[in-house]
Amino acid sequence: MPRLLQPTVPQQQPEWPDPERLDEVRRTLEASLPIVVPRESDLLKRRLAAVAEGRALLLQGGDCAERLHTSLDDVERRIDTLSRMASLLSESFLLPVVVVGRLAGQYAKPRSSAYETRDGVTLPSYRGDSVNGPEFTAAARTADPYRMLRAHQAAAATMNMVRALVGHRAGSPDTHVPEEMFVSHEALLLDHETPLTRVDPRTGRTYAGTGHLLWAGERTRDPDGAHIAFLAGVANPVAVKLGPAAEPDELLALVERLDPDQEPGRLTFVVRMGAGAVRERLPLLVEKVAASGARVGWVCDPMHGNTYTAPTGHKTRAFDDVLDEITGFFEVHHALGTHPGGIHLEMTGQDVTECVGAAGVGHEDLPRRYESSCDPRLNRGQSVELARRVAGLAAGRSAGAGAWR
Ligand SMILES: O=C[C@H](O)[C@H](O)COP(=O)(O)O
Ligand SMILES: C=C(OP(=O)(O)O)C(=O)O
Ligand SMILES: [Mn+2]
Repeated sequence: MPRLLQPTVPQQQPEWPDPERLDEVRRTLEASLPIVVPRESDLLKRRLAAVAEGRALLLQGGDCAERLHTSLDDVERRIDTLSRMASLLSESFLLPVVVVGRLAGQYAKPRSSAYETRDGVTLPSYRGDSVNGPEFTAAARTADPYRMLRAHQAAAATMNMVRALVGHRAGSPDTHVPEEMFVSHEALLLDHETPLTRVDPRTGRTYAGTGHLLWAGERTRDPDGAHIAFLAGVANPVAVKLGPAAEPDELLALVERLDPDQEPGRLTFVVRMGAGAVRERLPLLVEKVAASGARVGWVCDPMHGNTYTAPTGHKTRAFDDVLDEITGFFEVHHALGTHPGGIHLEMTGQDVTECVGAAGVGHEDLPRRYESSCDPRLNRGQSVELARRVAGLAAGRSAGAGAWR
């Protein structure tokens, strides 16, 4: 018997309690200005084409979950930190570095579990500030569609600061600012993303208006799912996260859906397999995609495959695991003669204590300044140290197979 086609139920969406409020919010978003315009997304696509073709590196980074309330200091420090890292990478690899923030839109989170239980009380999980609040109360954890309006305002205000700071020597004289910077986030919350798509009157093509680069996460990358259908319908550059279970056929299906014209810069694969799996799992994926003729970018997210719970109960990641996954990623590409296109990090410019193993942070320090509402970020010192260590990998570039260590 033929399988009946079912309408696709999108993964990882909140349960909005009030459909009328949701409709009102969607209409308000439809009538709002977008955060970015198509011309900028097209420019980023050209920059990412250089990444896919081995002529540039991508440095993508920022919070796991941005908060609705943020300070100018926070935005400045994160731009400054990304900029310092970009300089280190650019100087050592002798390649331009494309800087993309997880910024001005990273307000929605996929979760492993829809519910969280503490001391016998069960509540919906925190799904990012555009859905609910992280406080463990029934009121905070109830999804509220009005939060999407607040997230849109916060994104607009953050983007305004990015535009004010980047490319101008604003702020203190020794502040590092990149010449150009783009913004990105996971296109998770379809009730937010869909009303903010816009048709470019120049070309008639539809663009996401919430960010330059949007990605589908490891939990929402089903080639037949609603998130991939959404990304297939927009002309922005797009990315897909790939965990250790990703199979070559799934990647080929993603290429078919998202990049049927095999346009360099359109599709980036963000590999997040964990330090223990990347050397074994990545080669076949890269080989099969290359053999298909697709010209995608390959980027390493060394954070999401290396998360563990510390004795203090905090989610954390060890600097050495992060560096080891990046090293493995470079080794694989070096052995295959393909381009390790860059890194995707959860990081901040603040001196938080969320990841361990560099900048003097150990497990015992985690309670001191753990501020992330979701996953642990590299702090400023750890981020710059990581860039320095990755820059060191450039020295092995032409020295033969295995020389990335
Ligand atoms: O940032 C990504 C996800 O939201 C996060 O890794 C999932 O974490 P969880 O396993 O705590 O839900
Ligand atoms: C949810 C995330 O990643 P992944 O989909 O790779 O788990 C993330 O980048 O915060
Ligand atoms: Mn995360």
